Amino acid sequence: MSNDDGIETDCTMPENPEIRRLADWDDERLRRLVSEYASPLYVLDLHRVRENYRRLAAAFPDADVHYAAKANTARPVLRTVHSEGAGIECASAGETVRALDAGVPSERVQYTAVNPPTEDLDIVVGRWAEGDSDLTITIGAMDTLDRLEDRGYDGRLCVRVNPGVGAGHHEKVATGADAKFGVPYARAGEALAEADDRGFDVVGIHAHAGSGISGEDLDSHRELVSRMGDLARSAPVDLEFVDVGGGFGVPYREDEDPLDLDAVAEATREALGEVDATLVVEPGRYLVADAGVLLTDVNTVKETPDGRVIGVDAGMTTLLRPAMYDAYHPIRNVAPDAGDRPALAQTVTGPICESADVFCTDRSIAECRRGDALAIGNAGAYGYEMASQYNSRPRPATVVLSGEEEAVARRRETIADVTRLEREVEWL
Ligand SMILES: Cc1ncc(COP(=O)(O)O)c(C=O)c1O
Ligand SMILES: N[C@@H](CCCC[NH3+])C(=O)O
Repeated sequence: MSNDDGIETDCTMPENPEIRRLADWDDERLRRLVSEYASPLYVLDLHRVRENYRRLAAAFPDADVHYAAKANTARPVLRTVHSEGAGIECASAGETVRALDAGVPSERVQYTAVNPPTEDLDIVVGRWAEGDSDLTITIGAMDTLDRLEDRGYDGRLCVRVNPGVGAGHHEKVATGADAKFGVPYARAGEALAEADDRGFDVVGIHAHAGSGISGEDLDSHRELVSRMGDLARSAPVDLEFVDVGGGFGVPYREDEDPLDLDAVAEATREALGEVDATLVVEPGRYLVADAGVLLTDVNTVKETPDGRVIGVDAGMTTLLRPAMYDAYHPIRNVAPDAGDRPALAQTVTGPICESADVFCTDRSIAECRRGDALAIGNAGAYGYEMASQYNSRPRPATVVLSGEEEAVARRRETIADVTRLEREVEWL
């Protein structure tokens, strides 16, 4: 079955497990993919994205789901979640353009403006004026209204509120109590009234606590949602939606349990109370994290006084999360005979000239030898998106899968791509 865009919508896999562990991937296929498309390589299973979407949508049957594109902006991902029914939440003009150009209609696109650069407003308002007239702009500061007015924008507007409640897997990803994000809660009613008076089409309120919320963060989530419910009931304008953000966490460690989504959904409904507006949730990571694997070749093995150090060709420029948040990602040796080798304490490091370029330290992994491929799990969210060209390293390719189908969704960069912006400085 396919929808109007010719996108496959029939998900035939009968089971819908809440977790896809790294060990559930087919090692033989991963080995073949990395030898065919070269290393390092992101692999993304669109079928798994669909499963994740369906599980989440089933837990929140009355809610509208807006996929937070920042987790993974690959066009097939945007199309897949849109074909399942998701709107797209965009953090920049670039993401907004990606969503619209992927064929997502403007009424399903929401641009969340955080300290919006001039170019972002020019581009997004430009698209709105040129026909994408049903997109929604979410403001997080009152002076963004002036800047929108200056550009003639009087379209759909949402006000992001700072709920004063933060949560997440690391202090660097808690946004809910960070003054940078949103209009202070106490001034939100005023902000809505002012936006309405000034002629904007005020349609919603928004808040987001942070990213990687676990069961332990449920009280913070409840508090945020309850505040948003109160605000919706006292709002000086009729609202179409109340967006309580995303942030739903996924298990990264092999022994971690999945988030109890039904408990989160129930807490959300209870805390929100009766509101005359649609609940919106805005997940990114939950939909794509375990749909992605990063494959990387072992090129160096050395025994050192500090232990066995393995060098691979992916680094912090390929997957930044371990270096930035000390994030744990499962790692598996997918060599054909890995199961027969001893598990050794090994430190896996990349090729970047930074001592933070480490994927794991003294981790028990089947003995790595030069030429093996390692799979790094849960790499579908904030993996490729946070990749950089530091050390003039080209970014890797992304191959998408769906059942037996596979295709390159993003080609590998070359050194020519990395250097193509250089200009001759004539006076040198
Ligand atoms: C405004 C907003 N919405 C949604 C998300 C999605 O978060 P996650 O990928 O944790 O679901 C984020 C990221 O933290 C965000 O900043
Ligand atoms: N980049 C973060 C999530 C931040 C989400 C954006 N506010 C991570 O990898 O966990």
